[in-house]
Amino acid sequence: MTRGEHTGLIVAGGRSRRFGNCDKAVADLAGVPMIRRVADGITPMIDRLLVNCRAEQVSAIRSALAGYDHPVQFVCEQTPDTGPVAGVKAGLCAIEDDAYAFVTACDMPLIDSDIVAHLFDRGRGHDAAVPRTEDGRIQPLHAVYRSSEMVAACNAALADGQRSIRDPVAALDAAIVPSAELRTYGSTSTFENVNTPTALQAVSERIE
Ligand SMILES: Nc1nc2c(ncn2[C@@H]2O[C@H](COP(=O)(O)OP(=O)(O)OP(=O)(O)O)[C@@H](O)[C@H]2O)c(=O)[nH]1
Repeated sequence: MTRGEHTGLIVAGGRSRRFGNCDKAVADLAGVPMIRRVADGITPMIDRLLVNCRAEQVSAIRSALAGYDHPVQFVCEQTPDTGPVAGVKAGLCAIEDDAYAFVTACDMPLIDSDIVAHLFDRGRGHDAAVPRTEDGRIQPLHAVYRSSEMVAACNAALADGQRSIRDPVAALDAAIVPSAELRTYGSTSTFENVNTPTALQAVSERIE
């Protein structure tokens, strides 16, 4: 596939409560803000980056992403704290209807671009390509979506009062990609997310 023809979307509008209410998106991970590691991890696969967050987060995240290889656009929701479904929807509304985007979270600093590349490949002809990890869970915040279909699914989920990002995925024609398949393309550390200071310290010790 041609590299660098897609959008990346990082949702970062959560409150980081398990992290102690200081924004994990910009937490220092071995000298680099966590969201910068996420962005750098997907650089080869995208040609622009969208960040969905609250307005008051923009300044710190903009600093964390200074000098990034691609244009960065912030998409702030009018009503914060409406959950990741609303965040994903807001971000995907900012891109073209038929475009594919890789959607991820601000707390996945070990993202492997080769796995992202494979998800873009697997999404072709579908509404989405969503990994399923060994614990049997799908990973909707490490997945590729066709924007129009995912926006419609998010709208339907929100109208039904559904808050889990797994809910809109259930309504899509999604290629579910098992981790055994993804492991042949890259490291499944790509799915690790950092929710607590202890997890941050553990990842930091591994990569330093
Ligand atoms: N836009 C938006 N993003 C959210 C919202 N809640 C969570 N997210 C994002 O969704 C991703 C996964 O959420 P969590 O890991 O639970 O993050 P969190 O809500 O900040 O963390 P906790 O408060 O500890 O649960 C993270 O990238 C969050 O920033 C929200 O209300 N709005």
